[in-house]
Amino acid sequence: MEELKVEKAIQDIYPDDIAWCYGCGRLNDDGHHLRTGWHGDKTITIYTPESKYMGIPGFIYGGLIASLIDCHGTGSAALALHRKNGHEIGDGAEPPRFVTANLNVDFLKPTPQHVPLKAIGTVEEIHPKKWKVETEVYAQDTLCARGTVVLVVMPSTFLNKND
Ligand SMILES: CCCCCCCCCC(=O)SCCNC(=O)CCNC(=O)[C@H](O)C(C)(C)COP(=O)(O)OP(=O)(O)OC[C@H]1O[C@@H](n2cnc3c(N)ncnc32)[C@H](O)[C@@H]1OP(=O)(O)O
Repeated sequence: MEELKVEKAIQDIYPDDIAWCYGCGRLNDDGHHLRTGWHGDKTITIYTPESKYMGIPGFIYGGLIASLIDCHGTGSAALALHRKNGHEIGDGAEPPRFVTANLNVDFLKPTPQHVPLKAIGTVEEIHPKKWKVETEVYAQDTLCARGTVVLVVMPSTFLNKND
């Protein structure tokens, strides 16, 4: 499989007030720092989990795979709506914000530890407030999990709740 790198990620430009997500917030020192960018007309997140995220020794804990699919979905929807609004990462515009309404995961094969996981997403707009992202998670060339996330534009009630 070719070596891939996410050069420009939507999480790099989340404003500070929403950059704290345990999965993908760049400001959360304890988090996974998942980063999602365009990969042609698909989206991509690449992540190698640390050894402690094991389920059965040698294999990744399923909850972590769900987290990867969740944050990949949030980032993918933000990328897609940002582009629909006429913007790209780096043009100075603030990206849209999404929260997860629904997350479904099929664990297809055991996911091995110590290899980069590659989440590839296909984004579909259902209506301007609601998007769906289908994600496939590969370990090297093996399709290990497939997930669907429904994302809704974040209601303003989510802000200012961290005090
Ligand atoms: C913030 C961005 C930066 C940080 C990103 C990191 C985030 C990582 C991902 C997360 O962990 S987010 C945290 C986990 N998610 C939540 O806490 C969300 C909690 N749920 C809610 O706040 C509300 O239920 C939600 C905003 C998702 C929907 O509220 P409403 O149902 O009042 O919204 P609305 O009525 O406007 O519905 C919008 C659409 O979503 C649909 N919808 C709502 N819940 C759904 C659901 N569970 N499944 C499928 N569709 C759903 C709803 O039917 C509707 O579609 P239609 O207009 O086509 O009918």
